[in-house]
Amino acid sequence: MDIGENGAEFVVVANRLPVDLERLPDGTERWKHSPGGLVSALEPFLRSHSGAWVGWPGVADTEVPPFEDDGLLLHPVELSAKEVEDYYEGFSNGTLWPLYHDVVAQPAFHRHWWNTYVKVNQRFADATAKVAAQGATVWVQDYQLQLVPAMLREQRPDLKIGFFLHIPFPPVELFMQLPWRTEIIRGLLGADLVGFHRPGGAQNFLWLARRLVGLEPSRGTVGVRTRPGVVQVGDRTVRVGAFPISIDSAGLDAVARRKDTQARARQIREDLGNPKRILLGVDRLDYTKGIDVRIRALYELIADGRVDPEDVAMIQLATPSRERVDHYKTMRQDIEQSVGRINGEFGRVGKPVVHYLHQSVNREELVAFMSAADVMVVTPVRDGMNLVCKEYVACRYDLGGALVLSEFAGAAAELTSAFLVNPHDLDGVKNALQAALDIDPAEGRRRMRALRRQVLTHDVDRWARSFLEALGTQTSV
Ligand SMILES: O=P(O)(O)OC[C@H]1O[C@H](O[C@H]2O[C@H](CO)[C@@H](O)[C@H](O)[C@H]2O)[C@H](O)[C@@H](O)[C@@H]1O
Ligand SMILES: O=c1ccn([C@@H]2O[C@H](COP(=O)(O)OP(=O)(O)O)[C@@H](O)[C@H]2O)c(=O)[nH]1
Repeated sequence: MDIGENGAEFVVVANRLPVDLERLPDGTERWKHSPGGLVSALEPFLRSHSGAWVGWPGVADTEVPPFEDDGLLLHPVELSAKEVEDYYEGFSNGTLWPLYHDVVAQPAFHRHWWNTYVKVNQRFADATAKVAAQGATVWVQDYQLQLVPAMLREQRPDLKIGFFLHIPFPPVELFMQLPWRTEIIRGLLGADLVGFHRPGGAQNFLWLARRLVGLEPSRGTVGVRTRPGVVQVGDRTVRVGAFPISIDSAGLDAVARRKDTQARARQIREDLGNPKRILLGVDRLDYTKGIDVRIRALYELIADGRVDPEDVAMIQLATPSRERVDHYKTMRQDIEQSVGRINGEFGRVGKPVVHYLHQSVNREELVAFMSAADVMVVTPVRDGMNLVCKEYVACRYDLGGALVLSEFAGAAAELTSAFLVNPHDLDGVKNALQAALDIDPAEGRRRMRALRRQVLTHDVDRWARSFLEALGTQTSV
Protein backbone atom coordinates (compact mmCIF):
# COMPACT_ATOMS: atom_id res chain seq x y z
CA MET A 1 0.00 0.00 0.00
CA ASP A 2 1.36 3.33 -0.96
CA ILE A 3 0.63 7.03 -1.33
CA GLY A 4 1.03 7.08 -5.12
CA GLU A 5 1.71 10.23 -7.14
CA ASN A 6 -1.81 10.13 -8.50
CA GLY A 7 -3.50 9.63 -5.16
CA ALA A 8 -3.43 7.19 -2.29
CA GLU A 9 -3.77 3.45 -2.87
CA PHE A 10 -5.34 2.96 0.56
CA VAL A 11 -7.65 5.49 2.18
CA VAL A 12 -9.41 5.39 5.55
CA VAL A 13 -12.43 7.67 5.88
CA ALA A 14 -13.66 8.35 9.41
CA ASN A 15 -15.54 11.13 11.13
CA ARG A 16 -12.43 12.02 13.10
CA LEU A 17 -8.80 12.25 12.08
CA PRO A 18 -6.51 10.26 14.42
CA VAL A 19 -5.45 13.62 15.87
CA ASP A 20 -7.69 16.41 17.16
CA LEU A 21 -6.87 20.08 16.90
CA GLU A 22 -7.08 21.70 20.31
CA ARG A 23 -7.36 25.45 20.89
CA LEU A 24 -5.75 26.49 24.16
CA PRO A 25 -7.01 29.44 26.21
CA ASP A 26 -3.96 31.53 25.18
CA GLY A 27 -5.03 31.19 21.54
CA THR A 28 -2.34 28.69 20.56
CA GLU A 29 -3.22 25.38 18.92
CA ARG A 30 -1.87 21.86 19.28
CA TRP A 31 -2.72 18.40 17.95
CA LYS A 32 -3.65 15.70 20.41
CA HIS A 33 -4.67 12.06 20.12
CA SER A 34 -8.39 11.69 19.27
CA PRO A 35 -10.63 9.96 21.82
CA GLY A 36 -12.26 6.56 21.47
CA GLY A 37 -11.62 3.04 20.31
CA LEU A 38 -11.96 3.59 16.57
CA VAL A 39 -8.80 5.68 16.49
CA SER A 40 -6.99 3.47 19.05
CA ALA A 41 -7.61 0.46 16.82
CA LEU A 42 -7.06 1.85 13.33
CA GLU A 43 -4.14 4.16 13.95
CA PRO A 44 -1.45 1.53 14.64
CA PHE A 45 -2.55 -0.48 11.61
CA LEU A 46 -2.62 2.45 9.24
CA ARG A 47 0.68 3.88 10.43
CA SER A 48 2.38 0.61 9.57
CA HIS A 49 0.72 0.49 6.13
CA SER A 50 1.25 4.01 4.79
CA GLY A 51 -1.93 5.46 3.40
CA ALA A 52 -4.24 8.42 3.71
CA TRP A 53 -6.90 9.31 6.28
CA VAL A 54 -9.82 11.59 5.50
CA GLY A 55 -11.57 13.05 8.57
CA TRP A 56 -12.69 16.03 10.60
CA PRO A 57 -9.97 17.74 12.70
CA GLY A 58 -12.29 18.03 15.71
CA VAL A 59 -12.89 21.82 15.75
CA ALA A 60 -15.49 23.75 13.79
CA ASP A 61 -14.96 26.42 11.15
CA THR A 62 -11.28 25.69 10.68
CA GLU A 63 -9.70 25.08 7.33
CA VAL A 64 -6.63 22.90 7.69
CA PRO A 65 -4.66 21.99 4.55
CA PRO A 66 -3.66 18.31 4.07
CA PHE A 67 -0.55 17.41 6.04
CA GLU A 68 1.70 14.47 6.73
CA ASP A 69 1.94 13.04 10.22
CA ASP A 70 4.54 10.36 10.77
CA GLY A 71 4.12 8.80 7.32
CA LEU A 72 0.35 9.14 7.27
CA LEU A 73 -1.29 11.63 4.92
CA LEU A 74 -4.12 13.42 6.71
CA HIS A 75 -6.87 15.13 4.72
CA PRO A 76 -9.01 17.35 6.97
CA VAL A 77 -12.69 17.84 6.11
CA GLU A 78 -14.05 21.18 7.33
CA LEU A 79 -17.32 21.39 9.26
CA SER A 80 -19.08 24.58 10.29
CA ALA A 81 -20.31 25.02 13.87
CA LYS A 82 -23.88 24.47 12.67
CA GLU A 83 -22.86 21.27 10.88
CA VAL A 84 -21.14 19.97 13.99
CA GLU A 85 -24.37 20.66 15.85
CA ASP A 86 -26.68 18.98 13.34
CA TYR A 87 -24.56 16.23 11.79
CA TYR A 88 -22.23 15.20 14.67
CA GLU A 89 -24.05 16.11 17.90
CA GLY A 90 -27.47 15.85 16.27
CA PHE A 91 -28.03 13.04 13.79
CA SER A 92 -24.93 10.98 14.67
CA ASN A 93 -25.07 11.23 18.45
CA GLY A 94 -28.65 12.28 19.17
CA THR A 95 -30.35 9.95 16.67
CA LEU A 96 -28.16 7.07 15.51
CA TRP A 97 -26.09 6.49 18.67
CA PRO A 98 -29.08 5.88 21.01
CA LEU A 99 -31.06 4.06 18.30
CA TYR A 100 -28.21 1.65 17.58
CA HIS A 101 -27.51 1.13 21.30
CA ASP A 102 -30.89 -0.50 21.90
CA VAL A 103 -32.66 2.81 22.57
CA VAL A 104 -31.19 2.95 26.09
CA ALA A 105 -31.85 6.68 25.67
CA GLN A 106 -34.59 8.12 23.48
CA PRO A 107 -33.38 8.96 19.94
CA ALA A 108 -34.57 12.27 18.46
CA PHE A 109 -35.71 12.37 14.84
CA HIS A 110 -35.26 15.79 13.23
CA ARG A 111 -35.40 16.41 9.51
CA HIS A 112 -32.89 19.25 9.60
CA TRP A 113 -30.39 16.94 11.35
CA TRP A 114 -30.90 14.36 8.63
CA ASN A 115 -30.49 16.94 5.85
CA THR A 116 -27.15 18.02 7.30
CA TYR A 117 -26.08 14.37 7.69
CA VAL A 118 -26.68 13.91 3.95
CA LYS A 119 -24.79 17.09 3.08
CA VAL A 120 -21.79 16.26 5.26
CA ASN A 121 -21.64 12.64 4.03
CA GLN A 122 -21.53 14.04 0.49
CA ARG A 123 -18.62 16.29 1.48
CA PHE A 124 -16.67 13.32 2.89
CA ALA A 125 -17.41 11.34 -0.30
CA ASP A 126 -16.26 14.24 -2.51
CA ALA A 127 -13.05 14.68 -0.51
CA THR A 128 -12.32 10.94 -0.70
CA ALA A 129 -12.99 10.82 -4.44
CA LYS A 130 -10.23 13.41 -4.89
CA VAL A 131 -7.70 11.63 -2.66
CA ALA A 132 -8.02 8.01 -3.83
CA ALA A 133 -5.88 6.69 -6.69
CA GLN A 134 -7.44 4.79 -9.59
CA GLY A 135 -8.57 1.36 -8.33
CA ALA A 136 -7.63 2.23 -4.71
CA THR A 137 -9.10 0.61 -1.62
CA VAL A 138 -11.24 2.93 0.49
CA TRP A 139 -12.26 1.85 3.97
CA VAL A 140 -15.17 3.89 5.35
CA GLN A 141 -15.69 3.82 9.12
CA ASP A 142 -18.74 3.95 11.31
CA TYR A 143 -22.25 5.27 11.78
CA GLN A 144 -21.44 8.91 11.06
CA LEU A 145 -20.68 8.04 7.41
CA GLN A 146 -23.19 5.39 6.34
CA LEU A 147 -24.15 7.21 3.13
CA VAL A 148 -20.55 7.60 1.94
CA PRO A 149 -20.20 4.14 0.30
CA ALA A 150 -23.02 4.76 -2.21
CA MET A 151 -22.09 8.42 -2.74
CA LEU A 152 -18.50 7.48 -3.42
CA ARG A 153 -19.38 4.62 -5.75
CA GLU A 154 -21.47 6.98 -7.84
CA GLN A 155 -18.43 9.15 -8.53
CA ARG A 156 -15.75 6.48 -8.47
CA PRO A 157 -16.97 3.05 -9.61
CA ASP A 158 -13.32 2.01 -10.00
CA LEU A 159 -12.74 1.92 -6.21
CA LYS A 160 -12.87 -1.05 -3.91
CA ILE A 161 -15.03 0.16 -1.02
CA GLY A 162 -15.26 -1.41 2.44
CA PHE A 163 -17.44 -0.20 5.31
CA PHE A 164 -17.09 -1.13 8.97
CA LEU A 165 -19.60 -0.30 11.72
CA HIS A 166 -17.94 0.14 15.14
CA ILE A 167 -21.16 0.25 17.15
CA PRO A 168 -23.86 -2.43 17.40
CA PHE A 169 -26.24 -2.77 14.48
CA PRO A 170 -29.63 -2.83 16.19
CA PRO A 171 -32.43 -5.37 16.13
CA VAL A 172 -34.59 -4.80 13.05
CA GLU A 173 -37.63 -3.73 15.10
CA LEU A 174 -35.63 -0.80 16.47
CA PHE A 175 -33.97 0.10 13.17
CA MET A 176 -37.39 0.28 11.55
CA GLN A 177 -38.19 3.35 13.70
CA LEU A 178 -35.76 5.42 11.64
CA PRO A 179 -37.62 7.62 9.13
CA TRP A 180 -34.59 7.40 6.78
CA ARG A 181 -34.06 3.65 7.18
CA THR A 182 -34.11 2.81 3.47
CA GLU A 183 -31.64 5.57 2.59
CA ILE A 184 -29.20 4.23 5.20
CA ILE A 185 -29.40 0.66 3.92
CA ARG A 186 -28.95 1.86 0.34
CA GLY A 187 -25.99 3.96 1.41
CA LEU A 188 -24.25 0.97 2.99
CA LEU A 189 -25.00 -1.23 -0.02
CA GLY A 190 -22.68 1.02 -2.03
CA ALA A 191 -19.78 -0.88 -0.39
CA ASP A 192 -18.29 -4.16 -1.65
CA LEU A 193 -17.99 -5.42 1.92
CA VAL A 194 -20.05 -4.30 4.92
CA GLY A 195 -18.53 -5.40 8.24
CA PHE A 196 -19.93 -5.61 11.77
CA HIS A 197 -18.39 -6.73 15.08
CA ARG A 198 -20.85 -9.58 15.55
CA PRO A 199 -22.69 -11.98 13.23
CA GLY A 200 -26.02 -10.76 14.67
CA GLY A 201 -25.44 -7.28 13.22
CA ALA A 202 -24.68 -8.78 9.79
CA GLN A 203 -27.84 -10.91 9.92
CA ASN A 204 -29.94 -7.86 10.85
CA PHE A 205 -28.52 -5.93 7.93
CA LEU A 206 -29.22 -8.77 5.48
CA TRP A 207 -32.82 -8.97 6.66
CA LEU A 208 -33.25 -5.20 6.12
CA ALA A 209 -31.74 -5.38 2.62
CA ARG A 210 -34.53 -7.80 1.76
CA ARG A 211 -37.31 -5.97 3.57
CA LEU A 212 -36.45 -2.37 2.65
CA VAL A 213 -34.68 -2.66 -0.70
CA GLY A 214 -36.33 -5.82 -2.05
CA LEU A 215 -33.04 -7.67 -2.59
CA GLU A 216 -32.50 -11.42 -2.24
CA PRO A 217 -29.66 -11.91 0.28
CA SER A 218 -28.15 -15.31 1.03
CA ARG A 219 -29.91 -17.14 3.86
CA GLY A 220 -27.03 -19.00 5.53
CA THR A 221 -25.75 -18.10 9.01
CA VAL A 222 -22.90 -15.60 8.98
CA GLY A 223 -19.82 -16.76 10.89
CA VAL A 224 -17.06 -14.82 12.67
CA ARG A 225 -14.53 -13.94 9.92
CA THR A 226 -16.07 -16.75 7.85
CA ARG A 227 -19.17 -17.42 5.76
CA PRO A 228 -20.08 -13.80 4.88
CA GLY A 229 -23.59 -13.18 3.65
CA VAL A 230 -23.96 -12.18 0.02
CA VAL A 231 -26.36 -9.74 -1.68
CA GLN A 232 -26.54 -9.10 -5.39
CA VAL A 233 -27.09 -5.37 -6.10
CA GLY A 234 -27.48 -5.01 -9.86
CA ASP A 235 -24.27 -6.37 -11.37
CA ARG A 236 -22.34 -6.03 -8.08
CA THR A 237 -21.95 -8.55 -5.30
CA VAL A 238 -21.96 -7.08 -1.79
CA ARG A 239 -20.55 -9.21 1.03
CA VAL A 240 -21.70 -8.81 4.62
CA GLY A 241 -19.60 -10.22 7.44
CA ALA A 242 -18.55 -10.19 11.11
CA PHE A 243 -15.06 -9.00 12.06
CA PRO A 244 -14.59 -8.39 15.81
CA ILE A 245 -12.13 -5.53 16.27
CA SER A 246 -9.21 -5.73 18.67
CA ILE A 247 -6.14 -3.93 20.00
CA ASP A 248 -2.37 -3.77 19.56
CA SER A 249 -2.02 -6.57 22.10
CA ALA A 250 1.75 -7.11 21.81
CA GLY A 251 2.40 -3.36 22.00
CA LEU A 252 0.46 -3.03 25.26
CA ASP A 253 2.01 -6.16 26.71
CA ALA A 254 5.44 -4.63 26.02
CA VAL A 255 4.54 -1.30 27.67
CA ALA A 256 3.15 -3.17 30.71
CA ARG A 257 6.39 -5.12 31.13
CA ARG A 258 8.54 -1.96 31.25
CA LYS A 259 10.18 -1.19 34.59
CA ASP A 260 8.97 2.43 34.54
CA THR A 261 5.37 1.25 34.00
CA GLN A 262 5.55 -1.15 36.92
CA ALA A 263 7.15 1.54 39.11
CA ARG A 264 4.31 3.92 38.18
CA ALA A 265 1.75 1.20 39.02
CA ARG A 266 3.32 0.78 42.47
CA GLN A 267 3.25 4.54 42.94
CA ILE A 268 -0.46 4.63 42.07
CA ARG A 269 -1.17 1.95 44.67
CA GLU A 270 0.79 3.90 47.24
CA ASP A 271 -0.99 7.16 46.33
CA LEU A 272 -4.28 5.35 46.99
CA GLY A 273 -3.09 4.40 50.48
CA ASN A 274 -2.12 0.79 49.66
CA PRO A 275 -5.65 -0.60 49.74
CA LYS A 276 -6.12 -4.38 49.67
CA ARG A 277 -7.94 -4.11 46.36
CA ILE A 278 -8.02 -1.52 43.60
CA LEU A 279 -11.00 -1.42 41.25
CA LEU A 280 -10.75 0.40 37.93
CA GLY A 281 -13.24 1.76 35.38
CA VAL A 282 -12.09 3.45 32.15
CA ASP A 283 -14.69 4.86 29.79
CA ARG A 284 -15.74 7.84 27.78
CA LEU A 285 -18.38 9.52 29.92
CA ASP A 286 -21.23 7.94 27.96
CA TYR A 287 -24.64 6.73 29.14
CA THR A 288 -24.09 3.41 27.35
CA LYS A 289 -21.06 2.54 29.49
CA GLY A 290 -22.90 1.71 32.72
CA ILE A 291 -20.60 3.75 34.96
CA ASP A 292 -23.58 4.35 37.25
CA VAL A 293 -24.21 0.58 37.51
CA ARG A 294 -20.79 -0.21 38.95
CA ILE A 295 -20.82 2.70 41.40
CA ARG A 296 -24.25 1.65 42.63
CA ALA A 297 -23.09 -1.97 42.99
CA LEU A 298 -20.06 -0.92 45.03
CA TYR A 299 -22.19 1.41 47.14
CA GLU A 300 -24.61 -1.41 47.99
CA LEU A 301 -21.82 -3.91 48.72
CA ILE A 302 -20.39 -1.47 51.26
CA ALA A 303 -23.84 -0.58 52.66
CA ASP A 304 -24.64 -4.32 53.02
CA GLY A 305 -21.39 -4.82 54.95
CA ARG A 306 -20.07 -7.20 52.31
CA VAL A 307 -17.12 -4.96 51.39
CA ASP A 308 -15.12 -2.90 53.89
CA PRO A 309 -14.49 0.60 52.49
CA GLU A 310 -11.07 0.56 54.22
CA ASP A 311 -10.05 -2.33 51.97
CA VAL A 312 -10.93 -0.90 48.57
CA ALA A 313 -10.26 2.09 46.34
CA MET A 314 -11.84 2.57 42.97
CA ILE A 315 -10.44 4.72 40.18
CA GLN A 316 -13.06 5.80 37.65
CA LEU A 317 -11.55 7.51 34.65
CA ALA A 318 -14.37 9.14 32.69
CA THR A 319 -13.04 10.82 29.58
CA PRO A 320 -15.05 13.90 28.52
CA SER A 321 -17.24 13.10 25.53
CA ARG A 322 -19.94 14.82 23.42
CA GLU A 323 -20.44 17.34 26.18
CA ARG A 324 -23.04 19.46 24.40
CA VAL A 325 -25.45 16.57 23.79
CA ASP A 326 -28.31 16.58 26.33
CA HIS A 327 -28.19 12.91 27.38
CA TYR A 328 -24.49 13.32 28.15
CA LYS A 329 -25.06 16.38 30.32
CA THR A 330 -27.69 14.55 32.38
CA MET A 331 -25.50 11.46 32.69
CA ARG A 332 -22.57 13.48 33.97
CA GLN A 333 -24.69 15.05 36.69
CA ASP A 334 -26.05 11.66 37.77
CA ILE A 335 -22.63 10.03 37.92
CA GLU A 336 -21.01 12.89 39.78
CA GLN A 337 -23.86 12.81 42.27
CA SER A 338 -23.38 9.09 42.87
CA VAL A 339 -19.63 9.57 43.34
CA GLY A 340 -20.40 12.32 45.86
CA ARG A 341 -22.82 10.02 47.67
CA ILE A 342 -20.51 7.02 48.02
CA ASN A 343 -17.58 9.20 49.10
CA GLY A 344 -19.77 11.28 51.39
CA GLU A 345 -21.13 8.24 53.20
CA PHE A 346 -18.19 5.84 53.22
CA GLY A 347 -15.03 7.88 52.68
CA ARG A 348 -12.91 9.67 55.22
CA VAL A 349 -10.47 12.54 54.98
CA GLY A 350 -7.64 11.46 52.67
CA LYS A 351 -9.44 8.25 51.70
CA PRO A 352 -12.36 8.56 49.31
CA VAL A 353 -13.82 5.29 48.02
CA VAL A 354 -14.03 6.44 44.41
CA HIS A 355 -11.30 8.52 42.78
CA TYR A 356 -13.16 10.11 39.92
CA LEU A 357 -11.21 11.71 37.06
CA HIS A 358 -13.10 13.60 34.39
CA GLN A 359 -10.12 13.79 32.05
CA SER A 360 -8.18 11.67 29.61
CA VAL A 361 -4.78 10.14 30.20
CA ASN A 362 -2.08 8.93 27.82
CA ARG A 363 -1.39 5.31 26.94
CA GLU A 364 1.53 4.83 29.38
CA GLU A 365 -0.49 6.15 32.32
CA LEU A 366 -3.46 4.01 31.33
CA VAL A 367 -1.27 0.89 31.23
CA ALA A 368 0.03 1.77 34.70
CA PHE A 369 -3.57 2.09 35.99
CA MET A 370 -4.41 -1.27 34.46
CA SER A 371 -1.30 -2.89 35.90
CA ALA A 372 -2.21 -1.59 39.35
CA ALA A 373 -5.88 -2.63 39.23
CA ASP A 374 -6.96 -5.88 40.91
CA VAL A 375 -10.42 -5.72 39.35
CA MET A 376 -11.29 -4.07 36.04
CA VAL A 377 -15.01 -3.25 35.88
CA VAL A 378 -16.59 -2.92 32.43
CA THR A 379 -20.38 -2.76 32.67
CA PRO A 380 -21.89 -1.17 29.54
CA VAL A 381 -25.60 -1.62 28.92
CA ARG A 382 -24.61 -1.91 25.26
CA ASP A 383 -21.22 -1.53 23.56
CA GLY A 384 -20.15 -2.37 19.99
CA MET A 385 -16.94 -4.03 21.18
CA ASN A 386 -15.22 -2.25 24.10
CA LEU A 387 -11.47 -2.19 23.73
CA VAL A 388 -10.71 -1.23 27.30
CA CYS A 389 -11.39 -4.75 28.59
CA LYS A 390 -9.07 -6.25 25.96
CA GLU A 391 -6.40 -3.70 26.90
CA TYR A 392 -6.62 -4.74 30.54
CA VAL A 393 -6.05 -8.36 29.59
CA ALA A 394 -3.09 -7.44 27.35
CA CYS A 395 -1.49 -5.55 30.27
CA ARG A 396 -1.71 -8.48 32.71
CA TYR A 397 1.37 -10.46 31.62
CA ASP A 398 1.70 -11.35 35.33
CA LEU A 399 -1.66 -13.20 35.12
CA GLY A 400 -2.86 -10.99 37.97
CA GLY A 401 -6.16 -9.14 38.10
CA ALA A 402 -9.75 -10.07 37.37
CA LEU A 403 -12.16 -8.76 34.75
CA VAL A 404 -15.85 -8.09 35.38
CA LEU A 405 -17.47 -7.68 31.96
CA SER A 406 -20.98 -6.96 30.73
CA GLU A 407 -22.63 -9.55 28.51
CA PHE A 408 -23.80 -6.60 26.42
CA ALA A 409 -20.33 -5.62 25.23
CA GLY A 410 -19.30 -7.15 21.89
CA ALA A 411 -16.12 -8.34 23.63
CA ALA A 412 -18.10 -10.70 25.89
CA ALA A 413 -18.44 -13.24 23.08
CA GLU A 414 -14.64 -13.61 23.03
CA LEU A 415 -13.73 -13.01 26.69
CA THR A 416 -15.75 -15.83 28.13
CA SER A 417 -13.38 -16.40 31.07
CA ALA A 418 -14.24 -12.99 32.52
CA PHE A 419 -16.86 -12.62 35.27
CA LEU A 420 -19.73 -11.99 32.85
CA VAL A 421 -22.61 -9.91 34.19
CA ASN A 422 -25.98 -8.59 33.11
CA PRO A 423 -25.72 -4.87 33.97
CA HIS A 424 -29.49 -4.69 34.47
CA ASP A 425 -29.24 -7.24 37.27
CA LEU A 426 -27.72 -5.28 40.14
CA ASP A 427 -27.52 -8.28 42.50
CA GLY A 428 -25.70 -10.22 39.78
CA VAL A 429 -23.22 -7.35 39.33
CA LYS A 430 -22.67 -7.17 43.11
CA ASN A 431 -22.03 -10.90 43.33
CA ALA A 432 -19.59 -10.81 40.43
CA LEU A 433 -17.75 -7.81 41.90
CA GLN A 434 -17.42 -9.56 45.23
CA ALA A 435 -16.25 -12.79 43.60
CA ALA A 436 -13.65 -10.84 41.60
CA LEU A 437 -12.46 -9.00 44.72
CA ASP A 438 -12.13 -12.27 46.65
CA ILE A 439 -10.82 -14.47 43.85
CA ASP A 440 -8.45 -17.28 44.73
CA PRO A 441 -5.11 -16.41 43.06
CA ALA A 442 -4.84 -19.77 41.24
CA GLU A 443 -8.35 -19.37 39.83
CA GLY A 444 -7.53 -15.80 38.83
CA ARG A 445 -4.42 -16.95 36.95
CA ARG A 446 -6.40 -19.67 35.19
CA ARG A 447 -8.98 -17.17 33.99
CA MET A 448 -6.42 -14.55 32.97
CA ARG A 449 -4.37 -17.12 31.04
CA ALA A 450 -7.44 -18.06 29.02
CA LEU A 451 -8.30 -14.40 28.40
CA ARG A 452 -4.76 -13.63 27.27
CA ARG A 453 -4.72 -16.55 24.88
CA GLN A 454 -7.68 -14.97 23.11
CA VAL A 455 -6.49 -11.35 23.14
CA LEU A 456 -2.89 -12.01 22.15
CA THR A 457 -3.82 -14.21 19.21
CA HIS A 458 -6.63 -11.94 17.97
CA ASP A 459 -5.09 -8.50 17.69
CA VAL A 460 -6.00 -5.45 15.63
CA ASP A 461 -3.69 -6.48 12.84
CA ARG A 462 -5.60 -9.73 12.46
CA TRP A 463 -8.88 -7.79 12.46
CA ALA A 464 -7.75 -5.42 9.73
CA ARG A 465 -6.20 -8.19 7.63
CA SER A 466 -9.27 -10.39 7.85
CA PHE A 467 -11.50 -7.50 6.76
CA LEU A 468 -9.22 -6.36 3.95
CA GLU A 469 -8.65 -9.89 2.70
CA ALA A 470 -12.41 -10.44 2.56
CA LEU A 471 -12.54 -7.19 0.57
CA GLY A 472 -9.92 -8.62 -1.78
CA THR A 473 -7.17 -6.15 -0.88
CA GLN A 474 -3.52 -7.10 -0.68
CA THR A 475 -2.44 -6.32 2.90
CA SER A 476 1.34 -6.69 2.70
CA VAL A 477 3.24 -3.44 3.31
O1 LIG B 1 -15.52 10.47 18.15
P1 LIG B 1 -16.29 10.55 19.45
O2 LIG B 1 -17.69 11.02 19.23
O3 LIG B 1 -15.54 11.36 20.47
O4 LIG B 1 -16.41 9.09 20.06
C1 LIG B 1 -15.31 8.19 20.16
C2 LIG B 1 -15.57 6.92 19.38
O5 LIG B 1 -16.61 6.20 20.05
C3 LIG B 1 -17.15 5.05 19.41
O6 LIG B 1 -16.29 3.92 19.52
C4 LIG B 1 -16.68 2.61 19.11
O7 LIG B 1 -15.60 1.99 18.48
C5 LIG B 1 -14.79 1.09 19.26
C6 LIG B 1 -13.79 0.43 18.31
O8 LIG B 1 -14.45 -0.36 17.34
C7 LIG B 1 -15.65 0.04 19.95
O9 LIG B 1 -14.81 -0.78 20.76
C8 LIG B 1 -16.68 0.74 20.83
O10 LIG B 1 -17.54 -0.25 21.39
C9 LIG B 1 -17.49 1.75 20.03
O11 LIG B 1 -18.29 2.50 20.92
C10 LIG B 1 -17.52 5.38 17.98
O12 LIG B 1 -18.02 4.25 17.32
C11 LIG B 1 -16.40 6.04 17.21
O13 LIG B 1 -16.85 6.43 15.90
C12 LIG B 1 -15.96 7.26 17.95
O14 LIG B 1 -14.83 7.85 17.29
O1 LIG C 1 -8.11 8.54 29.15
C1 LIG C 1 -8.26 7.69 28.28
C2 LIG C 1 -9.38 6.83 28.25
C3 LIG C 1 -9.50 5.91 27.23
N1 LIG C 1 -8.56 5.83 26.27
C4 LIG C 1 -8.69 4.85 25.17
O2 LIG C 1 -9.94 5.03 24.50
C5 LIG C 1 -10.34 3.80 23.93
C6 LIG C 1 -11.80 3.50 24.25
O3 LIG C 1 -12.25 2.51 23.39
P1 LIG C 1 -13.51 1.59 23.69
O4 LIG C 1 -13.64 0.69 22.54
O5 LIG C 1 -13.36 0.92 25.00
O6 LIG C 1 -14.76 2.59 23.78
P2 LIG C 1 -15.24 3.85 22.91
O7 LIG C 1 -14.79 5.06 23.66
O8 LIG C 1 -14.60 3.75 21.57
O9 LIG C 1 -16.72 3.72 22.88
C7 LIG C 1 -9.41 2.72 24.45
O10 LIG C 1 -8.46 2.39 23.46
C8 LIG C 1 -8.74 3.42 25.64
O11 LIG C 1 -7.43 2.97 25.92
C9 LIG C 1 -7.46 6.67 26.30
O12 LIG C 1 -6.59 6.58 25.42
N2 LIG C 1 -7.33 7.57 27.31
